Amino acid sequence: MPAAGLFFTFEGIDGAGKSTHIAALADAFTAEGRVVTLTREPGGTPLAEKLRELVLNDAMDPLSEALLMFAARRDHLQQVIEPALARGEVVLCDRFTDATFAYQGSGRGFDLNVLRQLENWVQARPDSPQIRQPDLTVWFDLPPEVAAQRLVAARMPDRFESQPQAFFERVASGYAQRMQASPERFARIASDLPREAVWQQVRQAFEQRNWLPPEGGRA
Ligand SMILES: Nc1ncnc2c1ncn2[C@@H]1O[C@H](COP(=O)(O)OP(=O)(O)O)[C@@H](O)[C@H]1O
Ligand SMILES: Cc1cn([C@H]2C[C@H](O)[C@@H](COP(=O)(O)OP(=O)(O)O)O2)c(=O)[nH]c1=O
Repeated sequence: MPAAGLFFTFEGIDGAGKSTHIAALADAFTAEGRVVTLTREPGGTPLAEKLRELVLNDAMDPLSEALLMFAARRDHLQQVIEPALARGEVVLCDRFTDATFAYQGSGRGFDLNVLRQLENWVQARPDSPQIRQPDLTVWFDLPPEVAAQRLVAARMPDRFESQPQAFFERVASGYAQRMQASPERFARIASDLPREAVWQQVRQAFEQRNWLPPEGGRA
């Protein structure tokens, strides 16, 4: 029987360390013989990448911002994520809907009920009464002041990364709320630690759920 598709998302405030560990996880699944689709939001398709450019660089009101995030997501789900899952692949997605709740909802203060409605529409599936949700969401939880220090050294800020620390405090609390609402879907990673210690937590989250074998445990 072909392997079932698996959908994993990675979340956290900007600079929390997602990119650093997604690549290592892709290698770990590839080593297990799985085909990995590595993708990101907003983006992941030609249309969604165009929307990403707009939403990361042009000023707009919070509803426009939320609608563009979900428009990009709809295209990404239909063109990339659902087909890859149907082929039995492992989809690793840098950010997904929890980011919209955290950034547009808690960060910008946009109505969470509207976001829930959009989530239900955009993630609806023709073959299931349940909406598409990640099998696991890895949340890199890092104090905003530490993330800011890491980013100063790393790269030029975009529209979100140039927000004040109070914005990221709200975003972080938005992630905490999403985890509280669906604890079984989340693995919280204490990210204010050296890279190797963060990686061990990430790896264990997948080993505990039998998606990866114990490291070094294979003949
Ligand atoms: N555990 C860590 N300790 C110190 N610096 C880190 C750690 N993890 C990542 N970094 C650095 O912090 C910056 C942001 O990491 P990155 O993986 O790009 O975050 P994100 O993708 O969540 O925005 C990068 O310069 C990265 O090298
Ligand atoms: C997916 C998503 C991202 N964002 C924001 C968070 C990030 O600041 C930005 C881009 O995310 P990201 O790809 O993580 O940026 P980078 O590669 O520079 O780390 O978009 C939202 O505000 N809402 C969303 O729904």
